[in-house]
Amino acid sequence: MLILGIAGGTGCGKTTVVNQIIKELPEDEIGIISQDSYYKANDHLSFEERELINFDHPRSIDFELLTQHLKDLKAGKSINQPVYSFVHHNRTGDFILTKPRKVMIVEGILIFTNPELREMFDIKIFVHADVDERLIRRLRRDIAERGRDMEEVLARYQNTLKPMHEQFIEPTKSFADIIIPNDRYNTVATDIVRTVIKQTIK
Ligand SMILES: Nc1ncnc2c1ncn2[C@@H]1O[C@H](COP(=O)(O)OP(=O)(O)O)[C@@H](O)[C@H]1O
Ligand SMILES: Nc1ccn([C@@H]2O[C@H](COP(=O)(O)O)[C@@H](O)[C@H]2O)c(=O)n1
Repeated sequence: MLILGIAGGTGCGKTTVVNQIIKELPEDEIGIISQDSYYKANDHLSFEERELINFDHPRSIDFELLTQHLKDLKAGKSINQPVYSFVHHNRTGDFILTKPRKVMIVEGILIFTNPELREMFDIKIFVHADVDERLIRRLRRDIAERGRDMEEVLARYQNTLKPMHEQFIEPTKSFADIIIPNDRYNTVATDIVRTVIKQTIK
């Protein structure tokens, strides 16, 4: 099994890059795990309390479960990947059955901050986009798809997102084997990664 880790700040285009990479690859050879699925369950908190959580700090992620799931997949076992709701700031209680594949891609802002998880990646990719570009994309996406308004996104940006990015996410760029510039759509980079994957699955 080849395991790729794709990290980078919010809005840099991780999900978009993953979708570009897997395009044209056989569906039954590739599996995807999103770090977002592993935000800790917070059933014991009210919605108002959950809204106040710092979701850009590594402690918000259940790395133990994420690492265990990746180990299970490596051992040939299927896993139940939790489904997360950005609207409710909580797990939904549903799961996606994720089968082991020749290539597994794990994507998320904080995946290189955890040493045990980081060690499991055969290839580490960091997607870079400038901070103003990321903020613009995040505003558009979170308002359109994640039930937020401009005030929410900007307050979160100032209070947690920017400081956590500087403290935890940007420094993990140094662990990357490949840095993909993604201020513009970068099909050259995604074609190269796809070529590497094709060699593994042929
Ligand atoms: N290179 C790009 N140019 C313009 N918009 C982009 C680019 N890459 C991604 N986007 C858009 O930016 C938003 C955030 O991208 P997404 O892939 O969800 O980022 P991430 O998973 O890193 O948070 C999405 O609406 C996506 O369509
Ligand atoms: N309930 C939540 C959980 C997370 N976030 C934000 O999501 C960002 C990470 O996801 P990307 O797809 O953008 O990589 C992260 O910056 C958290 O602030 C949230 O807003 N609400």
